[in-house]
Amino acid sequence: MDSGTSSARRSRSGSPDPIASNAGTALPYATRSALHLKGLVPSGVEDFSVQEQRALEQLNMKSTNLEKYIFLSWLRTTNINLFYRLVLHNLKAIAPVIYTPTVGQACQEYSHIYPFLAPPNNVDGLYIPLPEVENIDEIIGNYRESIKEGDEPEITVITDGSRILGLGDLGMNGMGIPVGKLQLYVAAAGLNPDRCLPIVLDFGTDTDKYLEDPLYLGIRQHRPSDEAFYAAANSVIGALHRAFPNMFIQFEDFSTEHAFGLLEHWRHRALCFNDDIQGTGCVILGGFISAVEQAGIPPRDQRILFVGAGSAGVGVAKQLVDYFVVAHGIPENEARAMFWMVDSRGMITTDRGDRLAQHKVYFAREDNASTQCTTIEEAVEYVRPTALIGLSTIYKAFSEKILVRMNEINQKARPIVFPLSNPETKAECSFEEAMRCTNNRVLFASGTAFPEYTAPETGRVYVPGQGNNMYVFPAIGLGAVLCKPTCITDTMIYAVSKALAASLNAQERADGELYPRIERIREVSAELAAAFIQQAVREDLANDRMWVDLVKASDTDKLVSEVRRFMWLPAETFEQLRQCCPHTHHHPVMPHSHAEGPSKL
Ligand SMILES: O=C([O-])CC(=O)C(=O)O
Ligand SMILES: [Mg+2]
Repeated sequence: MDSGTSSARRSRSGSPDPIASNAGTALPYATRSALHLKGLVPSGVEDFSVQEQRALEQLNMKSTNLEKYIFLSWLRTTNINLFYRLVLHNLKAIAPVIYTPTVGQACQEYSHIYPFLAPPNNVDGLYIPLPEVENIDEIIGNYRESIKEGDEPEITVITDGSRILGLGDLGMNGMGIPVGKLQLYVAAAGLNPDRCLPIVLDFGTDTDKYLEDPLYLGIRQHRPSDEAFYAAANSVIGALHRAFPNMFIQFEDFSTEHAFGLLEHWRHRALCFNDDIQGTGCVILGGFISAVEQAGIPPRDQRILFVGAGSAGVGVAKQLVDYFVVAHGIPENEARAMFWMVDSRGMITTDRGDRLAQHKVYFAREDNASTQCTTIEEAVEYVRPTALIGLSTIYKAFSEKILVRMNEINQKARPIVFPLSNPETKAECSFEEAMRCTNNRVLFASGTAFPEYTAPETGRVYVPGQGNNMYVFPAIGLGAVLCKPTCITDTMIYAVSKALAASLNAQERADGELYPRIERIREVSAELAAAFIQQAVREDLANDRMWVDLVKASDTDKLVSEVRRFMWLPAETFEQLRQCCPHTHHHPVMPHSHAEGPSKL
């Protein structure tokens, strides 16, 4: 390490020395001298674990989740190594703060809690205003200048903020979502934080509250026409793809029609994936496979009622149809007939009198012309569902009355209830309600995190399944970054769902859980990423020789352990931090195509 001059404290482009800024009070005296930091740090020299204890204390002093979120954002932009140590060691407690549900509130307040980042040293992603799209190459060039050499982004999460969770159009404030999702990529699957790029397309908002908010940080105009939207979005994505051809692109929280439109346009042109359509579908299918296995009736006797027919609802339902076709050999038309959908106008039928949006046509029913159901209650009586799935963003849409009926209708089988809307203020019902109304018989998964439920009769504690895409998008991204497939196919996503259902351990199965415990997420992500890579190789679409050879060797355990070796981990000790740049080191350190080997400082 060249430490003879004070400029050693600064790296290229004037950014602070990553060792000094990530070590802080852990810097030994000799290094303080060498870096000209003597007297600039308190005299105590401590381990990272002690720093972590202090950070946790400060986190716990915050009385609201939003304050915790603000504290954690500050920590992340100040000392990324400590931030990820804290996150990884307390994932169960921290995931709901950096991600759903708190991230929803953080987005609503984004312009009010923006952390005063100082570019170019401190850049948290790209903000691309509509009038600047014509200068996209300059913007990408500026980004390149702000990052360290070799830190080309390998993954981006991109939104236009038009449909943030179930909260609607938040405009530029939606940036909190790409930022939050990418933190999960790092925590859950070991993507390298310096190679993650959050992007917001700041194309205006149709929410007057933000246009009128004096602190709003986005452009103050209404959203463009569809035509102008696609022209601008495609021009940005095209430029990104030209600049970073191997970068995995995750589309996130676009309004329904645009989500489908962008995916359709790009899925065979670039390495991309829509988290709300494909990711949500994948994770729900994983939990649903487990639920169908535990329900106690033959799979083909399932009758599935969906409430909500947006991009996520239809995406999920299609994946469930494929599952019945592929895994249970049910012909597609019969599998499709196991599904009913309700939207804001009632049951979706071919003859209810309105022109159906294109994506709903596939599920339009013809069998109930005489009894057009307009409410969920009526649909429950008509369908007598074994499974009730909500992607409606309607708070408490699954009333106690409906839940009690689900229990009565399903005396032979365990009822499946999945209130998947996000965040909690949009959830169709809570875990506690579902448990109480079904005598604890429900097979449950929700989109948002609910607390555990203690049955008053027995004192037994039940853990709710969180059918949140955080179980799958990090693994899909990791698998894609490693094996570099030409594109992402539905069959690769399906392989991940199957792997998710298979990842439950004996204890989790015995406890009737539908998803693995969040504490095991890295282990599970490695298994899922390996399943993704295997499928990509089977389809002859993987372009990284090393992973192709590994799959062809047919040793799944070896493949999983190789995936684990490529996961980024924060440094545990000062010595580790010194040996490897914190932003590029993997354990054990080895050169590979996914990220360069350790860069010695
Ligand atoms: O972010 C989440 O928790 C799930 C998600 O993608 C959404 O609701 O749009
Ligand atoms: Mg989303």
